[in-house]
Amino acid sequence: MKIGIIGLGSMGQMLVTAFCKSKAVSPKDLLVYNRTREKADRMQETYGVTVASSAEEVGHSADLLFVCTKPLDLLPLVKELSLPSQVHLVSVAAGVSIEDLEAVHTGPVSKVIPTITSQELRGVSLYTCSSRLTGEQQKQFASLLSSIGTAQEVSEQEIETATILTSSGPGLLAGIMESFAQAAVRKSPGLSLDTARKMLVETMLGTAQLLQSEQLGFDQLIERVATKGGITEEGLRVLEKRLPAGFDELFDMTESKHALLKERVKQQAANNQEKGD
Ligand SMILES: NC(=O)c1ccc[n+]([C@@H]2O[C@H](COP(=O)([O-])OP(=O)(O)OC[C@H]3O[C@@H](n4cnc5c(N)ncnc54)[C@H](OP(=O)(O)O)[C@@H]3O)[C@@H](O)[C@H]2O)c1
Ligand code: PRO
Repeated sequence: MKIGIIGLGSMGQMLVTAFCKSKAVSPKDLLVYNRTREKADRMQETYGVTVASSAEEVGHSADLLFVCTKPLDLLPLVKELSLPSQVHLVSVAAGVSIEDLEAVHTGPVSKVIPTITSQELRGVSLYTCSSRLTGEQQKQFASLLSSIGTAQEVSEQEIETATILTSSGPGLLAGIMESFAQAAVRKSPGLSLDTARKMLVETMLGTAQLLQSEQLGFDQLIERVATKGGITEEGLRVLEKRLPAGFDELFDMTESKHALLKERVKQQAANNQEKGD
């Protein structure tokens, strides 16, 4: 099966890396294209994938086509490609729905929200497929996504909230860790920021491994760490007081941004229809 990837920014490059690293896809079956040629050339040098000379070439040669542009660049590009109806089109764009995709392509379409951590073959790829996919296509697609981490099918109603956990998650966790490290340095200026960051990275890795290998729940891990009447309990009390409101606000704000993006995507599609495209 030929896999095409258009757009080699953060997500396109992650997919090339993850497919090659996992050996789920042979580089000779990967055809890529990016608006700025250098990024595609780098992928060719590193992994031996084929660089196409246009997006059309990718769209018309691939069986499975990942379009990894920003949300507002996606629908006009796909429309322009006039894809053959047998191509399985996959969008990774937040805010672009299955309905939007079905309006610009007559064949099977899916939506995936990948995660940067798939570069390490870990993390969760969220996906939802249109009813135009056969059962076999769905199975093959889920299996491909499973090769670069955990593939989790979700409804479009749930995908936005889940996106914040799995896809924004690595960035949000990095933001939390940076704030944690900076607070440590404010408290103990003798500790360098670099040392504090390294301590936290190692602590995150160990925590994740422990949760997974011991099959501990978060609450069980807390119990193991927070000695009764000890120090951690005090820290947890602060978190319990401050974090729920912060996370509620985070979900409210990201929900609003998703809504704005979806509205812009719909508006763009409506404008194109008016122009008779
Ligand atoms: N970043 C994440 O963690 C993440 C996670 C889940 C979903 N997503 C979704 O993934 C999509 C891409 O995000 P990103 O972070 O990878 O963005 P990005 O780094 O800005 O990458 C977008 C890429 O698309 C290329 N591009 C734009 N128009 C093109 C065209 N007509 N033909 C070929 N290539 C074109 C750009 O080329 P240039 O080099 O010329 O700019 C750029 O390399 C977004 O829709 C986003 O919602 C991102
Ligand atoms: N990165 C994309 C964004 O921030 C989608 C989720 C993760 O818009």
